Amino acid sequence: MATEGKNLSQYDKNTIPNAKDFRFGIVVSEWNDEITEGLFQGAFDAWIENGVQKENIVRWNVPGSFELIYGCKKMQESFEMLDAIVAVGNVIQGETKHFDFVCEGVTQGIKDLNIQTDIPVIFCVLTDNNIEQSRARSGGEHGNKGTEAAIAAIKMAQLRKDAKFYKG
Ligand SMILES: Nc1c(NC[C@H](O)[C@H](O)[C@H](O)CO)[nH]c(=O)[nH]c1=O
Ligand SMILES: CC(=O)[C@@H](O)COP(=O)(O)O
Repeated sequence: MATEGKNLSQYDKNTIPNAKDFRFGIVVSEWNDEITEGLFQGAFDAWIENGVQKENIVRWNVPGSFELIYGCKKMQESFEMLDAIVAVGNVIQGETKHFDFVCEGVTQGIKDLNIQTDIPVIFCVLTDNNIEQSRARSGGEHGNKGTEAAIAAIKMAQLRKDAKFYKG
């Protein structure tokens, strides 16, 4: 089902692990900040609604989505106690193929971080044809992908915690 048929902000609170002791990082791209600030707010609000303490949320900004890779990597190195990190960006198609390379680069880079490092990095990057699609997915008619990403971060933090328990 595409986003068209669902609301990104809707989730079943009964399926969300207790998040009161989790610590989260969030790296926010400054490109298209009208959109990325909306995504950040969606994530922040979802964390607070699910019991995360404000002092357990660390935010860094980077210039553009391509820098999310390095920003998340350095945040992992700087804050080893984090339980998950959300990477927030918005890439909008322009006149050239640059969109393709930025989207592919940030996608592969964040994928690599999830393979090569221990702290989960959640992909909260909108890759849209136009600003209208971005607005619809950052608090508009299709909900907020930041909310979806924050919930994913809670679930992955719990999965990581459980894995450590079972590993002993
Ligand atoms: N066009 C968009 C960009 N481009 C900038 C790159 O992300 C990067 O900052 C630059 O190439 C320098 O390395 N970034 C976005 O996040 N969104 C765009 O639409
Ligand atoms: C994703 C981009 O970098 C893009 O918005 C830049 O626009 P253009 O392709 O017109 O240079």
